[in-house]
Amino acid sequence: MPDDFETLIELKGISKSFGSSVILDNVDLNIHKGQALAIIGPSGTGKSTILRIIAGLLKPDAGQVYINGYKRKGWVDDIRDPIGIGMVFQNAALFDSLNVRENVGFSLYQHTKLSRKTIEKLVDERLEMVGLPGIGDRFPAELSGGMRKRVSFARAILPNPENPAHNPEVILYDEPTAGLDPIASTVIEDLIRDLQRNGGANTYVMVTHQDSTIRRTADQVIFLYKGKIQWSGDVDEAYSTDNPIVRQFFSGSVNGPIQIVN
Ligand SMILES: Nc1ncnc2c1ncn2[C@@H]1O[C@H](COP(=O)(O)OP(=O)(O)OP(=O)(O)O)[C@@H](O)[C@H]1O
Repeated sequence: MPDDFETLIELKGISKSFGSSVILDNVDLNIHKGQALAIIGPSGTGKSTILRIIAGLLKPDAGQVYINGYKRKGWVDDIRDPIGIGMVFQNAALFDSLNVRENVGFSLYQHTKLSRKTIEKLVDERLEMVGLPGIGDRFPAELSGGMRKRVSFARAILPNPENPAHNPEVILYDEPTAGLDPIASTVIEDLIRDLQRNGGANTYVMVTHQDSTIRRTADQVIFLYKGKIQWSGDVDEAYSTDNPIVRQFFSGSVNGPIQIVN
């Protein structure tokens, strides 16, 4: 990664424990503008925990988070980040009682004085960007799993004209293809790259276990295990490295340095 890349998010010395389990142990991580980064590693190693810390949903026990060079002070309900960070959750997390348009526009309806018409226009533009034009009046129960995922993408990339500093600049994807069949996964993977190209979600961090999603949506990879970043590099190198932890992970072997948790 060249030195002159613009850093949007910097984690410095981040540690997090739950009870007596140390999940993240003094982790440093930089996310650069335009970067497509995948965080991989065995189940339960803290990948989602890192995403939640970046999103400001979880406070680390130690360390600092810098967003566009500013040290984050408030947490959860009191975040004043200088750029927006959108999150796509593992399950689409849509409200069943709201239609698609109301789901996607939820934060603007709740937190801005924008007119209904303005919000509907913004929402419809985003629905178009995720390949779902004209479905704003439908309800989540009427959609396939892949469509619900795409609706949640539209929600994550929704801009806020009342406060452009909150326009999503970095998107955090938590296992966006989990539970989808291979073809539906391809649709989502293509969409992630399309959104990167057309400016919907130019910079992103992806947590995934799925091989096709790693290969098709990541440029760089970090491998997390035992609270530490054990390996990082370009996606092609991830599949050719001699690192025994990474090798074992991709081979699926039960023999190797990764301890098996039953
Ligand atoms: N709020 C919480 N309270 C207690 N333990 C938690 C909490 N959140 C996460 N954990 C634990 O921390 C560990 C890391 O969880 P996390 O979800 O970050 O892992 P992960 O690498 O994303 O796993 P997976 O690949 O299975 O999704 C797990 O053992 C989990 O049970």
